[in-house]
Amino acid sequence: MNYVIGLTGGIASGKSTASDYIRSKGYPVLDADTYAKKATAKGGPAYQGIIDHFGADLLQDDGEIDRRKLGAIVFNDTSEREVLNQLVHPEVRRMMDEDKERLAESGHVFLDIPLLFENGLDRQCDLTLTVYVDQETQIERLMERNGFSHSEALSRINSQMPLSEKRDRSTEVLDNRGSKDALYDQIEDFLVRIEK
Ligand SMILES: CC(C)(COP(=O)(O)OP(=O)(O)OC[C@H]1O[C@@H](n2cnc3c(N)ncnc32)[C@H](O)[C@@H]1O)[C@@H](O)C(=O)NCCC(=O)NCCS
Ligand SMILES: Nc1ncnc2c1ncn2[C@@H]1O[C@H](COP(=O)(O)OP(=O)(O)OP(=O)(O)O)[C@@H](O)[C@H]1O
Repeated sequence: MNYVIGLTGGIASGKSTASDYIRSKGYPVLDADTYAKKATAKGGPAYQGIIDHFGADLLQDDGEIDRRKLGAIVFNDTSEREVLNQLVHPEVRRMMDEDKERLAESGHVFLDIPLLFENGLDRQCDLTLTVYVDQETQIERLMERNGFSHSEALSRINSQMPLSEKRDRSTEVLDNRGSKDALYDQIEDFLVRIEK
């Protein structure tokens, strides 16, 4: 059987680290963040709607949306985040579904979707895989990777379903509190199991 596997986690919990490893083993991984970047890029299907709502102040000199500015708005205001979600998510879903249908014909497909449970997309997956870390580690890694202050990191974390809830709802859990190698070992075990 070919599985559609939803890979999720919290911000900076290690989804991309897991995805990169899974890709290196030859499996296709579709990344919702990449589709969202396409949808919001200049000329993308959500671009004009974002400018109409949030204003042209958001634009950089090259006409692209300043993601840090938009992030500062939406990660501190639930209703503004909801507006952005409604502009971007249908486009992401449409593009991703097309690619998923095509790839699922020839083997397992992984969908890396940060908001998998928030948006009920777990229902379209045969298995769900959550990359879990404790909140202290998550904040540390997020601050380090993005150069965020503690409060910037926390506002992003608080924009998502608690990671412990995702872990509990998931059919499989990858514990990423240890080293990257420890994460890769767990992925290896999982890949062996789905090939059986
Ligand atoms: C607000 C934006 C411009 C900030 O861009 P930035 O480059 O700083 O972050 P990036 O896109 O790399 O996202 C990083 C992480 O933030 C989290 N995140 C992003 N958007 C959201 C959201 N709407 N709600 C909760 N968490 C989110 C995810 O864990 C994601 O992996 C951007 O995240 C965006 O356009 N978000 C709306 C689209 C979306 O929901 N994307 C997430 C998956 S579809
Ligand atoms: N086990 C680990 N040990 C140390 N650092 C790690 C580990 N796993 C991931 N990291 C680092 O933590 C940061 C976040 O990881 P990653 O980018 O994979 O998370 P993500 O869940 O994809 O984030 P986002 O939600 O923002 O897309 C990166 O800088 C990554 O190199």
